Amino acid sequence: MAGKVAVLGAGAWGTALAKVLADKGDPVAMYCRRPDLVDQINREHVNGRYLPSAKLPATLTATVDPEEALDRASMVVFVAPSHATREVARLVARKVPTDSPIVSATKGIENDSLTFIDEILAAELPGATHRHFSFLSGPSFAKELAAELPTGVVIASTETRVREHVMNRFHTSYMRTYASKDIPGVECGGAIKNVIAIAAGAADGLGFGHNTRAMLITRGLSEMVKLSLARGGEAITLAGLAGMGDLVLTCTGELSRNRTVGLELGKGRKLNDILTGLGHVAEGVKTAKSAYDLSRRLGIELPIISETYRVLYEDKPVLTAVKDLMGRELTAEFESMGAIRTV
Ligand SMILES: NC(=O)C1=CN([C@@H]2O[C@H](COP(=O)(O)OP(=O)(O)OC[C@H]3O[C@@H](n4cnc5c(N)ncnc54)[C@H](O)[C@@H]3O)[C@@H](O)[C@H]2O)C=CC1
Ligand SMILES: O=C(CO)COP(=O)(O)O
Repeated sequence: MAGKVAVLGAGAWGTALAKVLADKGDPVAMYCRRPDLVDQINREHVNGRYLPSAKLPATLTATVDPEEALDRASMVVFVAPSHATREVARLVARKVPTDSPIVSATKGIENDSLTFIDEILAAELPGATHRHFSFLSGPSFAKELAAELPTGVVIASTETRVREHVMNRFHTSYMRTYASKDIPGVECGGAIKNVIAIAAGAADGLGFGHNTRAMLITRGLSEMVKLSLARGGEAITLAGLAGMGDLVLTCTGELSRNRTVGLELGKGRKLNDILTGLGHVAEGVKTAKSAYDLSRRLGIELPIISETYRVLYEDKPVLTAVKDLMGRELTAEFESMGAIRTV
């Protein structure tokens, strides 16, 4: 037993990770905004709104008071949606113990500021530096992890001691943890795969086949690599769990919320109606805008992300986006090959 953990966010993913940590024997206090849900978690040991299938250990408790969750916490896990991360960080800024490891399991890029989670936490938590941070990512549906189906994730941190500590705390008989030093790469993978999953879902909704899905996954990987390299990440990271692994899961798995958004768009439903009925966050919707804005700021071409952005934000018909993607000027598969010559 390594000591109490504070989990800030009580959605599907926060609850699944809190269960992993409690299964390891650590007491876990989860910060949850809704008093009715706090009550249900503490009395019935179930999160009926976000992860009803999981029976939670009695050592996992919930509280509406973030200070209570953080009191004497030996590790802090941020796992609210990306658009709420800054708000949560500001709320707890003075209470987060600066000598405890801080883990983020959120996947996304903030709108407008175009910042990733590491930049938000570094800006909002006084005294905390990248030395304290770890980023947990990889192919991991909350429902499957909560059912204790074998799962692998990556833990990225620049500090060996912090990385190994966090890897050990999350490692259970049903979840393996792998090490990475590449924070930008791991963050890019987790954020961008959600946008590509919307595109892959849309292709399925239009009735396209496996060829289309495989092309989207592979060319999506290429866009992910480009953005990651521009942020100082390493291409090889995206061949791993946080990149290709999560792309495959999210672009093919029926449990994916992002793929579901795309699927319904492909069938012709309106975005607002889809999001209203979803009941959970689909990070790819906001991340499509951030990634599109980033591509323009950095001067890099990200065609699938750009077309997904246009479908989501400019009402572009999905079929027109497909036509435009397929009709683009021919290019080399890898940019290092240089430009294509017309023969
Ligand atoms: N569900 C999954 O299978 C996985 C999710 N993730 C990532 O984890 C993050 C959270 O996702 P989920 O838990 O699945 O979302 P969810 O939609 O199931 O739940 C979101 C939770 O965040 C809370 N929340 C929203 N705004 C808040 C605020 N301002 N302050 C405090 N709490 C707030 C909601 O009340 C809710 O409890 C996302 O970035 C997602 O991409 C990562 C891996 C797997
Ligand atoms: O990040 C996830 C799996 O790794 C969850 O994906 P969705 O948010 O699309 O459900």
